[in-house]
Amino acid sequence: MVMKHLLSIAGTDPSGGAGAQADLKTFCAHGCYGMNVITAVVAQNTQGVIDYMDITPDLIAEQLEAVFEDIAVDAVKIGMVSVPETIRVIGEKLKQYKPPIIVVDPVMVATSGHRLLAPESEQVLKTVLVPLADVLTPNIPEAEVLAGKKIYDFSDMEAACRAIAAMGAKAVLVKGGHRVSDATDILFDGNGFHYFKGQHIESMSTHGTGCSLSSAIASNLANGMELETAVGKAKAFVFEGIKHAEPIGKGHGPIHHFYEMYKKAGLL
Ligand SMILES: Nc1ncnc2c1ncn2[C@@H]1O[C@H](COP(=O)(O)OP(=O)(O)O)[C@@H](O)[C@H]1O
Ligand SMILES: Cc1ncc(COP(=O)(O)OP(=O)(O)O)c(N)n1
Repeated sequence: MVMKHLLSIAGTDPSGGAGAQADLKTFCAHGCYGMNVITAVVAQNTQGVIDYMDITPDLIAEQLEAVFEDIAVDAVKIGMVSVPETIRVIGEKLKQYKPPIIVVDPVMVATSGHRLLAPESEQVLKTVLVPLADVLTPNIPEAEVLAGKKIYDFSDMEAACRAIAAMGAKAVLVKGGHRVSDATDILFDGNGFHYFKGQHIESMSTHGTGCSLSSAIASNLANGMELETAVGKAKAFVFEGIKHAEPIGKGHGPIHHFYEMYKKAGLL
């Protein structure tokens, strides 16, 4: 099988659990060739975000050109985009190069509470990136911001899916990782809803779950899966990754991105 070429456009995590590092690990775990365009260099670890510096729009454009002019990109995953200029340059370049699959994780605030998206970027994200998304994967607080409405139950999650799809996203997955009762995610594919029933795991190994889920969806779609299967398998990948993670760091550690792969190889 020919390896699919996956590009992550995201910020960094030097502790390896979230952002560009989680994306690359996830692509590799799905048998894909992974690439990174960096939007921001973030000083963070399992305990939180300390600081970050945005990469200039010109350098982001040059990174994108370097990849797209050289390598056929089968799917793009977008994560932390930080400031309006970053969003605009990504939007321009994606319209120019037209990758066949775009998954957008509208990262706003890290679990530790640090903002990774400037407040003035919310509107730009809605108008520039949401319409380019084949799949948009907000968590509940992000879906509340995008849809402009509080979410308390499944019917609110469905309403948020519809409201965000009306902004131009082809499919919307509202993630329920913040629901301690069940961690159920809801997908709207433009026609109907699919429920991905979950089971909440009481665990400290949940850093980068959203990054890993969206990268797994992008990988599965690039590998030829239908949307519903791609999401279901991505959710199972994250679930197993949380369940089998080794404690790393003093705070919320990463999931085990290579559990299935190591198991198959007899390394566990
Ligand atoms: N403690 C958990 N137990 C089981 N599944 C979880 C847990 N935390 C997150 N998930 C799953 O991980 C994925 C990412 O969700 P979420 O944590 O809501 O996103 P984010 O990291 O963007 O906040 C979803 O499929 C969600 O259901
Ligand atoms: C660089 C960078 N991008 C995104 C995140 C947020 O990761 P996410 O998977 O949404 O969840 P938490 O790690 O916040 O639990 C990040 N921390 N850094």
